[in-house]
Amino acid sequence: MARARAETGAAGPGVPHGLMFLVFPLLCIVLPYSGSSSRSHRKEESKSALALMRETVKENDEPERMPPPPAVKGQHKHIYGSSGRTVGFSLFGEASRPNQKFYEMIQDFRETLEVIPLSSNSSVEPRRICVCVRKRPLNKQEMNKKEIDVVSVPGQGALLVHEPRQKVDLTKYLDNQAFQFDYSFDESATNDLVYKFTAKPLVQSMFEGGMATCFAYGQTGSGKTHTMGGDFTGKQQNSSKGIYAFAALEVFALLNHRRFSNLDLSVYVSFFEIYNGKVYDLLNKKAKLRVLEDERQQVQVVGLEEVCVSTAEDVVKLIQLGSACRTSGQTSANANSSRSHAVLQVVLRRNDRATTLHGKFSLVDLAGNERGTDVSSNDRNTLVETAEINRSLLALKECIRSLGKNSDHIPFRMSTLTKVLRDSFIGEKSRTCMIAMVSPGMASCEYTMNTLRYADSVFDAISQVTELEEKVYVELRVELVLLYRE
Ligand SMILES: Nc1ncnc2c1ncn2[C@@H]1O[C@H](COP(=O)(O)OP(=O)(O)OP(=O)(O)O)[C@@H](O)[C@H]1O
Repeated sequence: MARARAETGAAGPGVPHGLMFLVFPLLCIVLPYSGSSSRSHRKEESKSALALMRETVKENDEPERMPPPPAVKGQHKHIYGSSGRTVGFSLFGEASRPNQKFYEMIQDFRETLEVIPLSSNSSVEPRRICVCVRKRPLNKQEMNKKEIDVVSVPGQGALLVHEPRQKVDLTKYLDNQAFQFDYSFDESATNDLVYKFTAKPLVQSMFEGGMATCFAYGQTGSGKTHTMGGDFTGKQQNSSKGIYAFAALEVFALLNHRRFSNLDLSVYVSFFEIYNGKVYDLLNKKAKLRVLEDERQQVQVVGLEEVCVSTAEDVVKLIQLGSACRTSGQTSANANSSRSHAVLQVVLRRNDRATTLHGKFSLVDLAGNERGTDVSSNDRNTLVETAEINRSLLALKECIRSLGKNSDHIPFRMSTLTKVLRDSFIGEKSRTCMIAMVSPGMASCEYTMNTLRYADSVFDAISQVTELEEKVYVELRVELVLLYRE
């Protein structure tokens, strides 16, 4: 429901700009009256993406304009199209990129976007379930291939994918799809900034006796490990600059805070991975562990090493130790691809109560979600891995959706991942944040859309869409289909 789409084309005739004029005002007229008082704040926000889209479509109906030079230092020269008009710029001596026309269309589109980026001064709203999206910059390899960036982040939780398309008559057009989440981070966002809006609010909740989880979800190479484990310089990872380490710093800051110092808490860390449905201890030479459930449905990872830590530096050392152990393989997308889910758990225990559990924060770097469609391998092992990854990601989505709906039934038994995270999906004090990572390149467009659809379905379930709103949206969709047919 948090999605809208519009097409913008290279040429006026045959491109349904006019139709979008009819549909988007319709959306904007009807939406304010649907669900009125019960409409959630999140749905109000989603209108901003629709409004943005409407404005953009209007702008794109204007005659083609000459794009401004890109903000690149150095000498530029104009590239002339067959009509003789200036159609683009490139660095001096550089040939035009393979998808020049789409590149120009996207640049034109972006010129019309009003961008309101998140800053460290923006306020953070505490949420029980938060769904965000982060776009990474084009990497060196993609730049060398002159890949075009098909993702725009106008801010305020909105993100647009400009899907390049071609009609049967070879007319090129963009299928622009808008998504709305709680927060959207563009390629300039630092791990620090992402942390502030995602995991940071969850750290406090574990001191208040809650179970918190933060997931990094996305295609291989989209930036999950970069975000959770820390920046890479070449192959070297700086473990003190990721969400794991920032969360650890916060834990020790709060431990000494007067509000919580009387709780007499100790901090423990465990780090394990789930590969092919089996749990391996990353802090104990990858010992294979059993997951058992007792008669009270309490799930235990038997023999999991839990290290008592007294500083954030201790945690960083454990992260380095565990990260070096992770199961890595080779996919077509990322040489250091991780095929396992890595789970770092920071646990608070009461010293005065026989080390009973007080709060827990699970930070999860999920395996690449593209595995279900990675057809570059015929290997049996890879196919088994793929099936297991798909199963656990589906289970995860269902568990978060159940949590969002306050459902009595949480389908945690569907996978090992959700089994070991069971206590994160139950109880009033559970908090969850999902960060969907996307790669910006045109070649990743299909995977990017898959990631966004997954995140969107989680976001949808927690946005409390009323039945009336649902009905209005369905009617609008029918209207849209009819308009396109005319
Ligand atoms: N926001 C970012 N800014 C700069 N570089 C980034 C960013 N996100 C990712 N990268 C770079 O992209 C590459 C791939 O990132 P990373 O290993 O984190 O991907 P991943 O999603 O964890 O992939 P996999 O599932 O295969 O482990 C790394 O070299 C990383 O430094």
